[in-house]
Amino acid sequence: MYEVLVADSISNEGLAPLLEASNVNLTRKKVTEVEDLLHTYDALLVRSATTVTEDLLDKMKNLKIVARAGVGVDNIDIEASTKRGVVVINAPNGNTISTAEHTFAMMASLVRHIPQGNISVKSREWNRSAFVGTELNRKHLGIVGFGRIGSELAKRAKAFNMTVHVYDPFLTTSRAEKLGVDLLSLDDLLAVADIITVHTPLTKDTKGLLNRETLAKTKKGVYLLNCARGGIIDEEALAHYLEIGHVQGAAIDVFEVEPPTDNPLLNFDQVITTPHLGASTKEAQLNVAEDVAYDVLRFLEGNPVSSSINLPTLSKDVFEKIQPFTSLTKQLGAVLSQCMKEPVQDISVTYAGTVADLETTYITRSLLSGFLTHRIDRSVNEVNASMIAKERGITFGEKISDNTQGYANIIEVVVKGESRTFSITGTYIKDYGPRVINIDSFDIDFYPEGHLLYIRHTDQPGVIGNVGKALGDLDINIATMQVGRKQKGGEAIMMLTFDRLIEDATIESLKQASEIVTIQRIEL
Ligand SMILES: NC(=O)C1=CN([C@@H]2O[C@H](COP(=O)(O)OP(=O)(O)OC[C@H]3O[C@@H](n4cnc5c(N)ncnc54)[C@H](O)[C@@H]3O)[C@@H](O)[C@H]2O)C=CC1
Ligand SMILES: O=C(O)C(=O)COP(=O)(O)O
Repeated sequence: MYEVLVADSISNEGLAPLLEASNVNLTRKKVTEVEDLLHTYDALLVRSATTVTEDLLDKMKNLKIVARAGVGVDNIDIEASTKRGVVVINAPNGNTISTAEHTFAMMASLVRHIPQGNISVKSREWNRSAFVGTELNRKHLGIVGFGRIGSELAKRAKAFNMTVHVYDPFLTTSRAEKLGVDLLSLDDLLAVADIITVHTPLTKDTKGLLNRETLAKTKKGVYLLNCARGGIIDEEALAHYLEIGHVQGAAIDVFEVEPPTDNPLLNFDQVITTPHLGASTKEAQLNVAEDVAYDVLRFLEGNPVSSSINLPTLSKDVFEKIQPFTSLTKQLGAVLSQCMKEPVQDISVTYAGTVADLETTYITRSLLSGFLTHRIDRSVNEVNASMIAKERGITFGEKISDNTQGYANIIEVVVKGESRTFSITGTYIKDYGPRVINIDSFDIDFYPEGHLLYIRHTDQPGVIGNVGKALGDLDINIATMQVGRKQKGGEAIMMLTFDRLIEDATIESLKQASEIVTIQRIEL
């Protein structure tokens, strides 16, 4: 049974896939209400109210996935989640329209003083001259951050005959042209726009993007909107420019601290606000809840997620295709890690044949996770493997080759240590499964699973028999035995598999024979 904690207000109807799943036990409680049970949950679902800190992740020892029913993941410590191998997903598409519509509504309200007019009338005033507004028609709108929401907003602004200028360092000129907007530098946008609205994520680059210095470049009388994240427009700087009358008004849906209490922006009549309502529509909430509910269920049942922040996103079809190879590389990594006892500096993987056309970065992550699992005492998986490898100073890289050595596919891994290198080559044969076909330059053929002994010895008569007899005398049954050598009378190898773990004492006694060079136990 999977334990799922829904910590924020998420649509019940949208959660139906999880509520109806017979293998899921869903709890709807705030994190603070289940302090004692935090270690039991497999999945955590949040919106923007819950902050997923490193401390919370430490308490949630069993956590495998954090799902954000919405877009912004700035309330989730992604690095800490990744370090712990916790997948973070979001629902990037479900609330785009609602947020674009809300921004548009805020913009229209702002320039026509609708909230102020409303308050005035309800105060039994009839002060029409105090609320003379401005048309949107023929005004210049500057959109900072031209992704899903920014581009939906642009369509609506164009329908109101506005000229749309955008600033987005990741937007190509051809896409801007196709969408009928004017792509500018930030400075040029600030200089030309009558109304500026931000639609970037909150990152270290966008925090305070509009600050005292950049806001000074705007037109006198400019209107500003923030329906993205508190802090993209620096609140103190905005308050300053409102105070001196440079900024004519602002519409704010999001705040640096939510709910805002002593926020200076709340003191201005020309600032209109909403309590982070961009995504608060029935439609958006149903969409995002459904998106994450399906994704969490898929993930818990071992399937790929459709929108991950810290894992490459794979379709079900691609995931199924790569699965045999991810299992193979996990095993290859585990064999390598146990055979190569010294610190490792570099891991290099070469893919050839059918596997080379697949999502090899994911397959390499599985290799690293198989390798690192045997070296460190924390859980390693495809989410955190590359980060842990980097932390430990292990470089890694991939190559594609067309030398398949006669197989449909092969994966060769070379590990470089301080004093030597070690290599392993595997293949996946349809209907037969994974095979290791070369180990440390010895051709061999074994199935990488179970309890193994990797023995290096001199190629001379009687060695195989002696090993068999020694094990037989100890009542140890050899399940399979593969041998390989490079040349007659030179060094040779044996790969033995057993039905149970072989004790240290047995290995020590086998090592006594002079023809045995090394023995390595491998547990897969
Ligand atoms: N008020 C609310 O309830 C909601 C707020 N949001 C906020 O809106 C943000 C944007 O959402 P989407 O449009 O769906 O995201 P998106 O990822 O589709 O678009 C973000 C755009 O910002 C651009 N960008 C990134 N760094 C930038 C920089 N330094 N300068 C300029 N542009 C930059 C990106 O290239 C991208 O095109 C979210 O990250 C979230 O924080 C989203 C939904 C609801
Ligand atoms: O999706 C987003 O990024 C939002 O800001 C929406 O936030 P919410 O889910 O309404 O708390």
